[in-house]
Amino acid sequence: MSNELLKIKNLKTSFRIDDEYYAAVDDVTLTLNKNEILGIVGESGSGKSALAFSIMRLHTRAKIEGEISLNNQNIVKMPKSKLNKIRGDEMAMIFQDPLTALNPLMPISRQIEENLFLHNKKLGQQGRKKRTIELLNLVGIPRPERVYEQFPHELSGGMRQRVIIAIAIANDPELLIADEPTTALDVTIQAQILDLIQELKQKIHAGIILITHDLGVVAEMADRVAVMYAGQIVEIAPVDKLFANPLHPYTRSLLNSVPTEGQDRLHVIQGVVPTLKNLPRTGCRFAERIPWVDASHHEENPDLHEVEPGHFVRCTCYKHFYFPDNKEEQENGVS
Ligand SMILES: Nc1ncnc2c1ncn2[C@@H]1O[C@H](COP(=O)(O)OP(=O)(O)OP(=O)(O)O)[C@@H](O)[C@H]1O
Repeated sequence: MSNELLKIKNLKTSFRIDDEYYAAVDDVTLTLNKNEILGIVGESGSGKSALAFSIMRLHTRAKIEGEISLNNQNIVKMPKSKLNKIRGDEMAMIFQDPLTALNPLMPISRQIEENLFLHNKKLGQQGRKKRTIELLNLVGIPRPERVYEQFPHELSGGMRQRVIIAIAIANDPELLIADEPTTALDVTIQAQILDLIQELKQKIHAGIILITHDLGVVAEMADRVAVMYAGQIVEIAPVDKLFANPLHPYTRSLLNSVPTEGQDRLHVIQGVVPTLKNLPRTGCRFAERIPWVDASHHEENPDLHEVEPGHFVRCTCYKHFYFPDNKEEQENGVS
């Protein structure tokens, strides 16, 4: 039996700006297995959230092309009524900011029970209460009976994020998308929430997409990592391979911007992801940030190449890339 949960093929998500469509996600192809955490990393504006929102079909005005299938059901073509059935049930999302994701006027109990009610009409009032307390326990909330009665403002940021997670997992989703789930939290709480997500993978066996700009988080949590730049996946690999042998110039730049022990200097590539309207649409999208790499080394239509099993990198420029301030690499040449 296949272990594949989610399959995305040639996904293109475009937003309309001044009467024209611009793709924020372009030619994304990936799969996610059951019981797997796929980390998605990239700078702000690289298209991570646009990808997550496309999978959940939460964009109201975007044009979505290509294929997204969850358990062999095509999400791109799915009618609203069916989508409403599977969102919050088969697939769920944990959002960045626990304060805006909760309704300040509703007690915690109702916010969780509403999700149970929507997807499991057979569960009576007592059943819903029992399950809600069970969920609060599962996400590590002490004294769940008390929190059950409380309102969001009565809880700390970390507790609110646990409630968000309880809502997301209420109906045992098979796919869980966590979009920067710890950005709004302080460091110690961040670690607890990440531990919780890791634990949940074991308990509910969900496939998890973890979006973050924090490479330390993916190193710790993910089984595989996809690196996004300017709407495209530029490298995807099992986590140990990506960290041991990063290939794409952008991946290397991201990794080099994180200080590590014994490294005397950081080789950093200047610049930022261009805005959506100004994204390069042809050739290697990263070329303009590495002008010292000869144009002939970039592919005209850069594709993902499998360099070792499960390790894919886009464009052949990685073979000729070096950091200009890294004399050693420059002198020895890169193969
Ligand atoms: N609704 C929208 N309308 C127009 N442009 C949008 C919309 N949503 C996102 N974009 C643009 O699409 C690009 C990708 O944005 P996205 O939010 O997916 O990036 P991200 O990698 O998730 O960034 P961050 O880490 O800051 O959340 C950006 O240029 C952004 O401005």
